[in-house]
Amino acid sequence: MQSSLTLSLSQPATALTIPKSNYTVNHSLPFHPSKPINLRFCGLRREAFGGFSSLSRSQSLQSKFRSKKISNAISASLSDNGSAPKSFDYDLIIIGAGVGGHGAALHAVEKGLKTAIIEGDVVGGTCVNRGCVPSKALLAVSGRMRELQSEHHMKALGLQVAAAGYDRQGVADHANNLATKIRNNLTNSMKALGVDILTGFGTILGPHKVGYRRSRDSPFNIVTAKDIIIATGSVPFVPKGIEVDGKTVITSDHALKLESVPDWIAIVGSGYIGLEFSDVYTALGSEVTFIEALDQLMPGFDPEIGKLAQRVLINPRKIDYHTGVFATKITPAKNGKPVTIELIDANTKEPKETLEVDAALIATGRAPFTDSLGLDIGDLIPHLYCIGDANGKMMLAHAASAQGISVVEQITGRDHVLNHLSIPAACFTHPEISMVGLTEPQAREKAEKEGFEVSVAKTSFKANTKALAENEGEGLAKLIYRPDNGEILGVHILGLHAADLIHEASNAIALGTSIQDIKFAVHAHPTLSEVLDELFKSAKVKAHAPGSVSEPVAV
Ligand SMILES: Cc1cc2nc3c(=O)[nH]c(=O)nc-3n(C[C@H](O)[C@H](O)[C@H](O)COP(=O)(O)OP(=O)(O)OC[C@H]3O[C@@H](n4cnc5c(N)ncnc54)[C@H](O)[C@@H]3O)c2cc1C
Ligand SMILES: NC(=O)c1ccc[n+]([C@@H]2O[C@H](COP(=O)([O-])OP(=O)(O)OC[C@H]3O[C@@H](n4cnc5c(N)ncnc54)[C@H](O)[C@@H]3O)[C@@H](O)[C@H]2O)c1
Repeated sequence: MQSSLTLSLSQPATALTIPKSNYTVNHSLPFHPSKPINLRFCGLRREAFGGFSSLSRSQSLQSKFRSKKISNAISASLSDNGSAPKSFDYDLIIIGAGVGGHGAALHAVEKGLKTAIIEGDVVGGTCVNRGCVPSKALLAVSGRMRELQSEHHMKALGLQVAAAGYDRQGVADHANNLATKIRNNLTNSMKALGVDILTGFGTILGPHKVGYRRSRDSPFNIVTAKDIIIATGSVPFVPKGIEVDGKTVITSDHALKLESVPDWIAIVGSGYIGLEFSDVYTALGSEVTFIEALDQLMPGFDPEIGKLAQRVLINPRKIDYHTGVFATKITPAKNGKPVTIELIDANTKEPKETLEVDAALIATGRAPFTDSLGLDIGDLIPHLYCIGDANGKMMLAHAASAQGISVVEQITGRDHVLNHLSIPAACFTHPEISMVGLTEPQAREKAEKEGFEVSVAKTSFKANTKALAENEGEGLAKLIYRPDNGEILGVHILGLHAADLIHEASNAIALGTSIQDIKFAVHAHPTLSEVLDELFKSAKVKAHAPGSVSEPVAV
């Protein structure tokens, strides 16, 4: 009977080594909802999960027991009549009410689908409660602190400001209040549109069948739907040997509560979370030590942007770093002793040194949270889709939502393909970094394989009137493109409001707009968007390219 289940697992489970940035390895394939999606079962247990599913390591045996019970439940539910139900309670059931599930639910209602969403913890998931939203509240504070503390910047604007200070609890409250507000907005938007919000932990019981229950001991409520979306998100990935106590050795789940501002904090991992928190902590007075396994900081970024980020965001701040090292053992502070961090060389695996710090933030990636769904690798379930962080393809809030919308398009009859190369990403440091598409090395690799040329154009914020008026001239925009046909391959920006500026480029990629078309679009003056206007205008597309009216250039 179980062999009739059809959720295909097309890609191999990723080994738990260094999770490489999503932007360097994972996003090159378009997302096609009808194609089987990788559902990675990484064997991790989610310690920080707020709901009843919170599993400590010692409970993992119980979870095996639970999986067996769930398998029995699947068998039982199928043996009711041995086939899928003939009519359904819903057109669509979504498991997980994070931003991915929310985006899918809203679009499903718009498409006229009777929709339910099952949530085991709080609506909003990681982004709203433990991710984008509270972190951006902290970053809003760090941006202002940074500005107010910069005597040089203030003087240049002719301003005089007394010494800036902050109230830690007030800052923490700002982050928490914002999360509550956005969570309520999300909940209300679904209720208003008639999405049924079912509270409990969801499990796939078979084709078209989902069980959910409030606690492990309560019986399953069973609901059926024509289609099911798994949108169960992700949890912090903590490498083996690192003991998280939630006080002195923390993940982003803890750090966002801002229960303390340590004098000296080590940040393990210099990806998105590491970099954003280094911005927050240094603005609030901490000294930061980065520990990065790869040979350079911010290894996921375009290398040129990474170098500039190091010059602007790392070197002038109270930040030092160790690259090419693994933190193999981290022990929380205890009995007056500091946090200890044992480092080994990432290549030779030889011990290097032991650091003693006040606190450590573990920012070494995230792992899909897909255990407890009652699925095993090899289970095949028809009409089952997996979106967002749970499929590990591109762990961003808007990617989760876009994938959800794409699935809904698919199940309502439109063969929709989401191009992940058009999905922008941003790191909300001061100044911000943003990107879309390929990095220069990725573009050159692709060009070599496929046999085309790559060109690069750059513009600086230093010549932009608006940036200079704000006294924020530090910044660069970089365009990677094909000179033969004007295709935009990637755009990377470091500078004031880079996160907002990237959308002109991401929309152009999504809509297939070439440089020879976009260079004639008109931008208001004086705005930061002129940085991109100038960027597109400076590209040298061959005269014979379709739609090109540019002068012939030697390439
Ligand atoms: C510190 C931090 C900052 C971030 N900042 C940004 C940012 O600025 N921009 C950005 O784009 N991304 C950011 N991200 C990433 C972003 O948060 C995620 O990509 C996004 O939340 C993924 O959405 P999702 O819906 O796939 O999963 P989630 O938001 O994790 O939601 C999954 C939901 O499913 C529920 N759930 C899990 N299992 C079950 C089950 N069996 N039954 C019922 N419910 C279940 C969970 O409780 C949760 O509510 C950040 C992440 C972190 C950690
Ligand atoms: N602004 C945003 O959009 C935003 C902000 C925060 C988080 N996020 C998302 O959350 C996810 C997780 O973020 P993240 O920063 O934890 O992951 P990441 O993948 O961006 O960076 C992890 C870093 O840790 C390093 N690393 C891994 N294991 C290590 C070890 N044992 N010792 C030393 N270094 C190690 C990696 O080389 C990498 O540089 C990302 O996928 C990101 O998309 C997005």
